[in-house]
Amino acid sequence: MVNRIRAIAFDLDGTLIDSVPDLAAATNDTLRELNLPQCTEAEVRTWVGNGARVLMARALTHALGRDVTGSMLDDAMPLFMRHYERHLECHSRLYDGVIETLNELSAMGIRMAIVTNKPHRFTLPLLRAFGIDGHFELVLGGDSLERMKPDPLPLTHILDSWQLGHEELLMVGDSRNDILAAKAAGIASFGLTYGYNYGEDIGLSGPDAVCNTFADILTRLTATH
Ligand SMILES: O=C(O)COP(=O)(O)O
Ligand SMILES: [Mg+2]
Repeated sequence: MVNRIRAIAFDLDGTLIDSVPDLAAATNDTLRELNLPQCTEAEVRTWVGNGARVLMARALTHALGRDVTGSMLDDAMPLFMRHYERHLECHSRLYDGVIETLNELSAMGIRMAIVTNKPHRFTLPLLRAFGIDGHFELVLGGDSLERMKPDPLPLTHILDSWQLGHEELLMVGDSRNDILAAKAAGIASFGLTYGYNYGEDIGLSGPDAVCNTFADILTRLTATH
């Protein structure tokens, strides 16, 4: 299925960028402001993947020891957004091989997009901070469309707007949401093992290929191209 790929939709957190150190710092600043106990970076690593609101819901539920109410979450969100804006790229880093591999894919004429569940307002600044924004023709955040991954909407949006056949678009990501969205959109997916995925093995979600490094994407693609 991957030998006709002309475009790739990349996940962001846990795929291109290890963003958990800054997400954890912003989460803890928010908890501190609410006089709640702190969490660990390892815990945050298992809470990332469904956007900022779900991350905060998981953090607050953990800190309170009971389900968080909708109104408490509503109150916490502006605090988190303010703190994350401040931290954004301070302790985050690009994964090994990202720059070289994106350069190579661009040189091959592959069109590239970002499909992340991260709020859109943080996505472009983060890509810019790491100097990789120029590779992406389209950047979709978790709040850019009506529904986010694992819903297929962001991927069907790319299929429609770039006039691609289902066999021409590939999703690359670290989480089951990426693989589920790809399957629901009827496109192929590669799963990365070094990301977050709630501590689960990405292979269990059934991607078309499992990659241990970002550069493996290229090996897998060119092997069948
Ligand atoms: O913000 C999140 O929860 C995860 O973002 P991602 O979709 O780029 O992994
Ligand atoms: Mg991810």
